[in-house]
Amino acid sequence: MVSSTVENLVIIGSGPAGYTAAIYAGRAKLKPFLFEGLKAGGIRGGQLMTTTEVENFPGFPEGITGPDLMDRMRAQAERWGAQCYTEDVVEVDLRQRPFKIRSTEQEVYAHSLIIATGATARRLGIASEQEFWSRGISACAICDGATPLFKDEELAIVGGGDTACEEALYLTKYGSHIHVLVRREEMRAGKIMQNRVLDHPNITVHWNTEILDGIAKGGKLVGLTTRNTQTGETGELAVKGLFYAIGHTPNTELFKGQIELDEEGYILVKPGTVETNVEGVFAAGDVQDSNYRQAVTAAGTGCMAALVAERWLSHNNLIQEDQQTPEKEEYEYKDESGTGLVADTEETFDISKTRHVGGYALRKLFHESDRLILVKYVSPVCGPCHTLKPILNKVVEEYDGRIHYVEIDIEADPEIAKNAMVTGTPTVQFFKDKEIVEQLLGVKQKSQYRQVIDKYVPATV
Ligand SMILES: Cc1cc2nc3c(=O)[nH]c(=O)nc-3n(C[C@H](O)[C@H](O)[C@H](O)COP(=O)(O)OP(=O)(O)OC[C@H]3O[C@@H](n4cnc5c(N)ncnc54)[C@H](O)[C@@H]3O)c2cc1C
Repeated sequence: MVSSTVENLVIIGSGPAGYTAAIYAGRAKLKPFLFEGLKAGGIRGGQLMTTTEVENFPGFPEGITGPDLMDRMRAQAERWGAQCYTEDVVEVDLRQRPFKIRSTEQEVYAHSLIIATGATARRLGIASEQEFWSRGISACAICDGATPLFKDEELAIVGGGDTACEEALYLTKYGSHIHVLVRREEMRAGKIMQNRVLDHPNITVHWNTEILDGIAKGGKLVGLTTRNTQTGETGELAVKGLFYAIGHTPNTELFKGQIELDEEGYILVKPGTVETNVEGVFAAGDVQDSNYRQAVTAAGTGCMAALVAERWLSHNNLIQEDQQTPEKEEYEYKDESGTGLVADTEETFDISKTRHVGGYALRKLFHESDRLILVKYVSPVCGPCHTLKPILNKVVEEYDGRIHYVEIDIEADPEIAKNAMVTGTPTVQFFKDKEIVEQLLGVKQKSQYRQVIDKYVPATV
């Protein structure tokens, strides 16, 4: 789809930087057009979707979960007129004006651009990574740690920074013992975090240790081969899960050759500003900050970017009146944090309804439904589950009355998740006539869910 209008401002990225820029630009009536991202460079909501408690974002004295904070930022941006699209940008052309921005679904033109694409978790690249990705190896302990695969098992996490420490502590809720593998003989993590890890009875830190590969048995990850970086001595560690926490790479691939980057790939901005070397293009958040990398600094630079974008558009007489946001009146925030699931019971279950929750409903539908059944497995603090929610809700709505849809919280129904061999959240399984017919792991585009459904559900006339 190609838009014939020229947007005032396109924002790429939906972490704290992107949403804050959208809030400010929305309030300035620029009607910002926001590409939130789907898979490239993280997920909608950015890095905080993969964490539990955020204790240092101002305004939340008791703390707030990362996904909840990001849902609130999104709601605030939408309230002020931001147009949010959960799509990846795949190409930009900054050599022409207005700028051209192409996503997986559409092409838009814009007078100004804010790049807030953040940073992505690095992978080790070991040989067995491909085989066990999302089935034993994960880059998000917070998303996948609660799955039955890891319950009461010994687990490993690689990395020596704050993320590795935070995730090691989180994993102690699920694994029987956690091994932290650190390449050097010291950690980069802050002292308080380090001490919490070092003092924990269920965590062992292995210094000077690197991973060579995974060990497989019966199609499952059962251990790791390791090497001591000082002595070269090799060894084995029996673990059923491996989690990566080894840092980030700035998401700037799209802009290479068009915008000035530093040697690590971060966008170069003029000191103390968010201005890039291309007029009308601004950069905010972790994509231009290898130093502070915090939600509040990302939000701060997102605010700066929106303010200077507005000034720049105004100075150049580029603000399009018909692209402006109409006045908003009242607003009420609907808290959709956590899974928010209320399970069906014998009293409340009604097979004529499309949507259901919990193990009781799944068992009943499994035996009695003549429709295609979609089962979505989620866990309470999994960020990608938040991302998937509006995507799948929309699809389910389209097939209302023709499918059955069940949401399973794997913490509330661990036995069901175990029997269904769920290895990570979110997972969507499709059942027809008591058989599993397809499975989609992670967050996919609406079209991919539709494609599967259309194979089993006759089209309406
Ligand atoms: C586990 C963890 C815990 C953390 N805890 C804290 C904490 O407690 N407090 C704190 O202040 N900070 C914390 N941080 C750091 C904080 O999350 C980051 O500093 C912050 O999220 C950076 O925000 P950002 O907006 O720059 O980018 P990100 O959050 O990285 O978001 C980038 C966005 O860009 C999108 N994107 C990328 N490429 C494309 C593309 N091609 N098309 C469309 N969209 C794209 C992604 O989908 C994503 O939405 C934590 C980080 C991690 C990983």
